[in-house]
Amino acid sequence: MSEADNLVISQDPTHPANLIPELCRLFYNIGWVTGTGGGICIRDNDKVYIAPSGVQKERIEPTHIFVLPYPQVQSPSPHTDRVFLRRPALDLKESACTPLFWNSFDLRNAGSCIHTHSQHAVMATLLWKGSVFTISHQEMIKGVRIGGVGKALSYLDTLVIPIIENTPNEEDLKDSMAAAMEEYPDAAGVLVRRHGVYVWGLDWQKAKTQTECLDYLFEIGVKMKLAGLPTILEEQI
Ligand SMILES: CSC[C@@H](O)[C@@H](O)C(=O)COP(=O)(O)O
Ligand SMILES: [Zn+2]
Repeated sequence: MSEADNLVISQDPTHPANLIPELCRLFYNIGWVTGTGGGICIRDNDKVYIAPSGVQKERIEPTHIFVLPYPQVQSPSPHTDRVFLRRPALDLKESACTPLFWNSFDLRNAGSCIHTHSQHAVMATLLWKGSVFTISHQEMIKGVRIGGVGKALSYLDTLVIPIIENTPNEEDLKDSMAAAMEEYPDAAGVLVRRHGVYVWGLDWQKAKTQTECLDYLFEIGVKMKLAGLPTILEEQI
């Protein structure tokens, strides 16, 4: 065992290296991270904890977790080497979502970011053919924060989530995700057409509950649209 392994070995169940495997198992069971897709990262001040790429996300162990310093010496672009504080002993690569997770830290000061391949998110991107998903007058809107990290939205706010187009390689979504975050500073996440969604929060708890609220809103929005119901009500109720 190397000294760096102490960064991921802890008896504390709330240590990020213990939380990521536990949360990935939960997310697997609700269809968010099946088939190796999706994931979650946690930033604890100056350290970022990231899962490996291309593995069954529900079988990750704490010793599989990568630890990176935040900020990086130079901002990690999708195609340059990153600095690591700790790498797993196994021949693993860090998640391809790393540059996307980094957007949430750099642009929103997030403490955690979740990526799901939920079919509710994917269906929302198919039924909302433009550049945004919108829904109003739903109680669960109140569980979403302005920009993902600010005040909670009100029941009377219309939820707007930008949709970007997918790319063959996950890391190539970095710039279009950043552009959507700049264009929609109040959005708590970014949908990726035919792929899934990225949602962030100030900490893992808020990222998780916001992803749950958004997933609920994508699901009910899809069902409403398929039932021919309007998802935006003009009148104040
Ligand atoms: C079914 S493979 C999906 C991946 O290419 C990607 O979309 C993804 O979300 C997970 O990337 P990963 O590098 O395994 O963390
Ligand atoms: Zn993905």
